Amino acid sequence: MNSVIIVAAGSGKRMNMDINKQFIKLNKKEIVAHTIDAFYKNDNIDEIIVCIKREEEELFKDKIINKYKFNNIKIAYGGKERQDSIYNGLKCLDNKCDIVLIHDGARPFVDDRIINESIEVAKEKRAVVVGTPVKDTIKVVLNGSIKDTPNRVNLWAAQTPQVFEYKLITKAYEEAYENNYYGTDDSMLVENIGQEVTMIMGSYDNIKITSPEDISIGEQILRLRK
Ligand SMILES: Nc1ccn([C@@H]2O[C@H](COP(=O)(O)OP(=O)(O)OP(=O)(O)O)[C@@H](O)[C@H]2O)c(=O)n1
Ligand SMILES: C[C@](O)(CO)[C@H](O)COP(=O)(O)O
Repeated sequence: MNSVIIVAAGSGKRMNMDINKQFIKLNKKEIVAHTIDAFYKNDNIDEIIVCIKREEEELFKDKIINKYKFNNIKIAYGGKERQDSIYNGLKCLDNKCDIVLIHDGARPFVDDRIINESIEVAKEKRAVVVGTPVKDTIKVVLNGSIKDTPNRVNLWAAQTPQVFEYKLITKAYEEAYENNYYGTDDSMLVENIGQEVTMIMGSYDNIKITSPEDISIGEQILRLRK
């Protein structure tokens, strides 16, 4: 059983708008609806859990689930941090779940190739991150001065979905909370318990809608897909 946890319970501070960025429309459809649709239409996804803000439950049911007829979707409530939202989602998974995909609701351009390949590799390797080789030279900066320039050949930008064997990700989360360990992605928690994680190619289209300039980039991605 392949289950996806879509996290959409953030505050969207960097978007600096008075609505949750998940409900911003790209090409007349809400960002989170684009994201859910990608998994809802994928034949390899058996269970969908969406983590939302408790106070947005009615809005989400009305404007997303009922409007787009996303039947059989489960709802979990978000937490203070992204990791807390995912932990709440993990607790809602069907006990027959084998593979867990964890995906940002703010990444609406995920496609079938990424979903299918990440599931296939996770079944063999137990842990997979989707990403892209960085194009810029990356600098490590402390107090305004450059301390290091890692070799670009080895640098990838992590995206989502991040995909794991169910037992592995639940163990990683349990150990993270036992040690009050917080990561900016799920792979960090799995790396932290010594498990090798495989990186596979995502897409430069698979952007996270984070700040205002990403809206026009997202609309252009949709235009080019038509
Ligand atoms: N407590 C949180 C924080 C984030 N997220 C989700 O995690 C994804 C990636 O997080 P990010 O892009 O940082 O979203 P926000 O946290 O909402 O943005 P910001 O950091 O600008 O407030 C988003 O789909 C967001 O909704 C979540 O479900 N619960
Ligand atoms: C998980 C992630 O999308 C990988 O790049 C990223 O770390 C999320 O960061 P955010 O600050 O919670 O958006």
